[in-house]
Amino acid sequence: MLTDDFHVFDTTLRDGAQREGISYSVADKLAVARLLDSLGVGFIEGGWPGAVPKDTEFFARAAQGELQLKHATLVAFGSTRKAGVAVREDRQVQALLDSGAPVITLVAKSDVWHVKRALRTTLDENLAMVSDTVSFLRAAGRRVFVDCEHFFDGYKHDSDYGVRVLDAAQAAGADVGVLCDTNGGMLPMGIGDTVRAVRARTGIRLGIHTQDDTGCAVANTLAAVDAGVTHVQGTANGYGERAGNADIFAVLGGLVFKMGLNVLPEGTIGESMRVSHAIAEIANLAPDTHAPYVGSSAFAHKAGLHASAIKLGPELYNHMDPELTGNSQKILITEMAGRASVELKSAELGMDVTDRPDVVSSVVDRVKERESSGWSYEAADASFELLVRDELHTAPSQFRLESYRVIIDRREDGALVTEATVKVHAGEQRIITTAEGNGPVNALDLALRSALGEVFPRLAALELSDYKVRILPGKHGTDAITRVLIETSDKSTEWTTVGVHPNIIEASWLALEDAVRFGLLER
Ligand SMILES: CC(=O)SCCNC(=O)CCNC(=O)[C@H](O)C(C)(C)COP(=O)(O)OP(=O)(O)OC[C@H]1O[C@@H](n2cnc3c(N)ncnc32)[C@H](O)[C@@H]1OP(=O)(O)O
Ligand SMILES: CC(=O)C(=O)O
Repeated sequence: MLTDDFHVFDTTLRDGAQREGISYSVADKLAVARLLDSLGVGFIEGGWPGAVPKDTEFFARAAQGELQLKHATLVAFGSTRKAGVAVREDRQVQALLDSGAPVITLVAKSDVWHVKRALRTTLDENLAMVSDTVSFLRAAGRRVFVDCEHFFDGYKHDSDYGVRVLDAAQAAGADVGVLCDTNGGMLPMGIGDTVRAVRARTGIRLGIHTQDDTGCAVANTLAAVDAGVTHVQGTANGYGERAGNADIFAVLGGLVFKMGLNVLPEGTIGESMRVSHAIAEIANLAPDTHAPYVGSSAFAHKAGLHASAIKLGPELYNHMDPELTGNSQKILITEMAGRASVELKSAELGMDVTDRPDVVSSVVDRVKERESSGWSYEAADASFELLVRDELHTAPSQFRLESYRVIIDRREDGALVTEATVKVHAGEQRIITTAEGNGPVNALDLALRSALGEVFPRLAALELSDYKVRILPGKHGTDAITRVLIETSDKSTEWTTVGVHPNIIEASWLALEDAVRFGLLER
């Protein structure tokens, strides 16, 4: 059941778009709004119509039916009327009405410094700007929320003035007075104290809007809820001006799982990870793999000691069930792995090694020994699976390399011709093939597939989809070594393999050989 009338207010499309590097098209904004709606937030602030042309178009297209929201109400953002201008004459306020949005958020100055130095007007005129604009919009049938800019700094400069702004907003018909930590300089203790003090002095519903300049935006938001606010603002993945805003996924995780507040419709919080990653894609930013609740590493365990406890109960090292936000637990196999890590990872990959302590021990030893010379299984599950299967003797012998040769012919006219020859044994056959490619790895890949294609027809479906090289510094007195990661897909699944060697061609071959071996496994 929903916690009565708690507001989850998302401003990804307004304050989130103020992040350096983000520039949404109108189609992007519509797509982000649909994603946020599927998360079940109550309000989506779509932008500032009349100030930003794309935002004006966004609201127009939403009003024409391009945005059918199931859960959320659309909100337009703008400022109070200008000082010395009648509200009816203020084109920016008119644009808010023209947007058709049923809810308007007005940004208002609530810090005497800002009124005097930024607006360059009187304290009374600023109060009139708030009440005139709220009354005007209310008379036109809109709900109004008032974002009190710099509220917390303002409270230090003059603890009465911000409360007068809130009272003016309420008297004119605003529903919510949002206390904004606009400069993001607050810490949770100060937020809690101020919210409690202000609650005792005003009757309007209070909200919170925090920026992350001290790295405390989420904590500040939760502290404000603890102190009594019932309206929280945040943005997807914490996008926003400067260091960003409160990350809505972390705020929701805190409210729902830690504070027991059912602020979303039944089941929608399980969409968190999907929505977070999809919005990152649209913003053209890589998802933060370490983001709380929704990062792909948020429940990844590397340390052997952690894995040994997780084997007995996942709750011993997970603060919650990862699946509740659509995430999953991962066990990482590295030099820090122990026996439990190998058992859990093998189980994750569908191999039961619990009654094979000998295999577990030798896998642990091989992983540690290989990792010390540059191998890394952390991102190469397929190579790890082959290693375990080799120890279990459950990997079929599909083919055996006799030799390969790669020739790169750089001609006088600049043309480069790369040719690879492989000699392999498959069953009773010895097969020799040569292929040209656009580089040595491509030529080797083509030659190997052409050699094995007739024996293993399913090879035709395999595609080498990514190839990453990392040069690792050598140990004292030795050359650098190369680590190659190859990602392969067969249209239904993808897998990653690793190869390590001082010679880049051999490192590539080792990763390629594992990629093909894994692709030919019966799974
Ligand atoms: C804390 C926040 O994040 S609030 C959101 C801020 N977002 C944005 O600014 C993005 C969109 N902004 C814009 O497109 C432009 O800045 C506009 C269209 C709003 C205004 O542009 P311009 O008219 O060229 O003015 P400019 O940005 O230089 O200055 C803002 C004006 O609004 C006034 N103003 C600032 N805050 C307020 C307010 N809360 N209420 C009324 N007027 C305000 C300023 O005093 C200044 O007035 P002036 O023109 O008389 O000096
Ligand atoms: C309104 C807003 O974005 C702020 O005060 O930070």
